[in-house]
Amino acid sequence: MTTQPLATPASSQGQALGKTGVLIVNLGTPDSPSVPDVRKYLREFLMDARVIDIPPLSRWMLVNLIIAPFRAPKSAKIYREVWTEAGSPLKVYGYAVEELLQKTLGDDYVVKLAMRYQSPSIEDSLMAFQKLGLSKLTVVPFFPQYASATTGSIYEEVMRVLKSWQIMPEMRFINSFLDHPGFIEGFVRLGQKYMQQRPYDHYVFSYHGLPERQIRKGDVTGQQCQLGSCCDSLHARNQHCYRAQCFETTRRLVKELNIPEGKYTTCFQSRLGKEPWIQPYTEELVKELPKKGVKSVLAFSPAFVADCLETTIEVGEEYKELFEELGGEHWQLVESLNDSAIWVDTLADLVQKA
Ligand SMILES: C=CC1=C(C)c2cc3[nH]c(cc4nc(cc5[nH]c(cc1n2)c(C)c5CCC(=O)O)C(CCC(=O)O)=C4C)c(C)c3C=C
Ligand SMILES: [Fe+2]
Ligand SMILES: [Fe+2]
Repeated sequence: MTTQPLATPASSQGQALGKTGVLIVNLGTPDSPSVPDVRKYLREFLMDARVIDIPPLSRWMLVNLIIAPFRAPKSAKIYREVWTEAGSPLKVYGYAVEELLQKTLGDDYVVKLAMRYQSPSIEDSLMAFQKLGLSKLTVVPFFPQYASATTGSIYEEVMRVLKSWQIMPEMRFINSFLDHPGFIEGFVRLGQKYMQQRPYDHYVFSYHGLPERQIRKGDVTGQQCQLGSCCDSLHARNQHCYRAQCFETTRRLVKELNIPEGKYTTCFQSRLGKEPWIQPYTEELVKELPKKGVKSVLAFSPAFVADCLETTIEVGEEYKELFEELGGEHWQLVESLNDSAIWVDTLADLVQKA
């Protein structure tokens, strides 16, 4: 009997036989800025047990009897302010990035946008992938810092859909990318554009907030997180702490932007309800700055990669109004990465190295 030399399969040489699916996922947005559509969106979003992490009956009552009915008309009004002819900015930028990333990655990849809530759903986008017989699937949540309420929730939904598949492709999840040089450089370039135009007294780095409870639940050691100086460095024990990752993002940005100590603050916006969220709160900082003689502020929102309600309206308009009412003179929001070439190249790099 003659033995044939064993051929190494193409897949183990790094050459996949089929394509790699790339699922880019952002939070979600209502289908239209009408009150019923905003209410539908808020219900789906806030009924997620990773977003409002309280017992199911209490969550149902809070969302359906209090938050959705009262917040929907107010939110719908704000959504109407940011809505464009092509739709919600979060979705418009999402589709633009989908197209540009597809061009950058080429024919070995298929890129699809999904939203964690509302449309296009993760389930529909994955079902479209299933028919293609992918070799590999890479999921890229559009959140630079890990949080159970965002990245964690996206993983859970992807795994829920995939669990019934007969064939599971090779899988990759991008957990966070605050340390990617392209992500940092993207915000640095945007910031420098404003810093070259005029000097600023203070620089604000405002991130989306989270209930403190959610940070504590993520402290698997039970000893790491006191929600204070424990977030001053990022290391093995707190590597998934959202608050620590936000402080690390600021450190990387201020280093590249040459902003001196004492001239910047990391803070957290969008608190909902009465329980404590991670601090310092952006609103409190905005009230304090004019008292300290700060007249001009450049504000970054590096928890978001696309402009949305949280950036354009909350940081760009509401905090600006508050600052100016209290004696501040100039408040400038740095826009997000949106569909910039550096952001698309960063995504391509994350996917190719995954
Ligand atoms: C308990 C509530 C919320 C948690 C926890 C939360 C975490 C969280 N969210 C984002 C990113 C975004 N949130 C956006 C909007 C938004 N977030 C909440 C509540 C929680 N978020 C609400 C009620 C809303 C709706 C806004 C409103 O009604 O005023 C958005 C913007 C969506 C858009 O513009 O279309 C983003 C993006 C992160 C990163 C995060 C945890 C780290
Ligand atoms: Fe949010
Ligand atoms: Fe911490």
